Amino acid sequence: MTTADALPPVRTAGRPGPSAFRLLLSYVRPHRWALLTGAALSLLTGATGLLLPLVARGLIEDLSHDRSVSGKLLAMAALVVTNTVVGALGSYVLRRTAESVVLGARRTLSSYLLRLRIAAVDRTEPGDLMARITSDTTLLREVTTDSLVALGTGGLTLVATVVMMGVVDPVLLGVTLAVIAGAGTVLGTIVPRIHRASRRAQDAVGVMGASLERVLGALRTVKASGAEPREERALHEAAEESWRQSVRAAKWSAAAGNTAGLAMQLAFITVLAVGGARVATGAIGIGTLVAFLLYVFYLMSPIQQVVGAVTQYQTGAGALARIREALELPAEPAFVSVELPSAGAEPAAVAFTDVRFRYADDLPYVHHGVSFAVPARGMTAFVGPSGAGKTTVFSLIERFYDPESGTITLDGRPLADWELPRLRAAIGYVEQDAPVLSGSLRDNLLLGNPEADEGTVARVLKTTRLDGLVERLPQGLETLVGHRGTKLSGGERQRVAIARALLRRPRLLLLDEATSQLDAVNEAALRDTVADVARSTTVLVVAHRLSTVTTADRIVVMDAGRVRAVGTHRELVAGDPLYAELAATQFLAAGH
Ligand SMILES: Nc1ncnc2c1ncn2[C@@H]1O[C@H](COP(=O)(O)OP(=O)(O)OP(=O)(O)O)[C@@H](O)[C@H]1O
Repeated sequence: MTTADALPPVRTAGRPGPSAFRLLLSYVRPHRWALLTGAALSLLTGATGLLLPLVARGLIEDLSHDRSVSGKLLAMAALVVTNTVVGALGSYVLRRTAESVVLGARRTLSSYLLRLRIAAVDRTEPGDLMARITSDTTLLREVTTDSLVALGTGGLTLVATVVMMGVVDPVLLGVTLAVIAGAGTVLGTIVPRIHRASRRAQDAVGVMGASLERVLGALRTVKASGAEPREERALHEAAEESWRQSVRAAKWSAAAGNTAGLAMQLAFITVLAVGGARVATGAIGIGTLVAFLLYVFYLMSPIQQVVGAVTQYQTGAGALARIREALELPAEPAFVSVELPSAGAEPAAVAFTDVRFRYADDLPYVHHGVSFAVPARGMTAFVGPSGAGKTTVFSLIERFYDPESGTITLDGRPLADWELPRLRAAIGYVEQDAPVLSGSLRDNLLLGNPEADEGTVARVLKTTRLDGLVERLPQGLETLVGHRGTKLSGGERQRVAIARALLRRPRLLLLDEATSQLDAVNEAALRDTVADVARSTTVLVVAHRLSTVTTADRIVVMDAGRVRAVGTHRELVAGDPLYAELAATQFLAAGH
């Protein structure tokens, strides 16, 4: 565990770093030809539009000289049609490219977020991460088309016009550029403000996503606690903050646009004054001045375009920075699919040697040198007071986290030497709160082994006593279980989670027992199931029930991040005072 696992600080100030732009380019690069085609079509549309007045002038001249105009009429019709078709095609190509850029960003981000290390997820708000995939990526659409294309086409026209102005009169060009440079300085102070405001607006959208996820994830508790008004306030505040910051960004964008407009008018007047003086002294002719003024006039549109592109980019840059932050979170290596263990695979042995671990550098140690060895096959129960570090043992075996020191081995090989997917393929893991995902019962069962055949599924359903439930449900395995399985009872959820883990044919089964989720009949059934599984697999159970503990082959007693004792129920009742006390209060008081 290092500080690298922590979320990078949220940057809300300053200009976007160059890497935000590089990130944008990496999304745009695969579509560069489509983007160039779109830009070329846009330029062509502009050019056909510019040609039309010329042909119209010719047509009028022909008419006044009584010449045939059919050729010109045809040319005009062709230009109008070309203009429309090319225009439509150009905007379609650009829009499609922009959507493809968004798609690319969403694909990269969603794949990355699935690979995030659990330690990184612990420090983030899932709702905020969700907003980064859904809302922030949407902003890339405008950046790609409006901003990049306008920067390209506007920039090109701008350079061409400036070159022409230099040819006509370098002195007047100098005057024009001086005025534009002045405006550029003003814009230099405005542009970062747009970036800051849009960044804050997007952060507020993230906060909203996090609040929504928090509320919807526990809506029953929120309602039961009468907390709706307070949660509503938090949601509204985030929405209003986003509004405030977006309005601020709009204000600065408007200021930037008008600064550019003002600069052009100033340039026009200055050129008129300086040019007029030059005409008076005879340095240039009146024709040159008129031509130059026309160019100043032509300069207006590309300058507005470029300024618009830059301000537009700032909005997207806020989103890009948020996307980049998500992509900087520590992640696991890219997925590779591996085969699950075959039906008769050997069970796995597990050993911890002097493992020290804490969840973060600023948190106390949870494991202070944990050591134990579990042979292949059989059932090992972990018991101990709440917070002793039992669940953490499982998290370390799954490599959700890595220990600070000490070694953990599976089959005698350190976990670090295992390819992560292979390690996890060997393990079946049932979390304490037995999460069930929304979707059908079948989706949930097959989550860890989509290839399991009907016969195996039926067998596992029987062992976990889910067969009765499936028969009762009108849609059987296709029944939708609701968000987090809310349509199932707590005990059913737990059995679904166990069935799911068993379908993976694990060589090591980690079962984090939830307390009091099962009734007596199902508890006895589960005990038989686990005992049965333990004959062919290594089973580790965080135990809260006497039934689990008494039938275990060995019990590891943990206390305050250390292993106190290892033995059978009988040995420990006699030899370990803490265990004897736990057994007396926790287990026996529970009515066993
Ligand atoms: N993701 C986490 N981040 C920070 N601290 C954590 C995290 N998970 C657990 N802890 C802390 O680690 C300690 C040990 O937790 P653990 O879940 O391993 O205990 P346990 O023995 O399984 O307890 P219980 O019997 O109540 O489930 C606790 O003090 C807990 O607050």
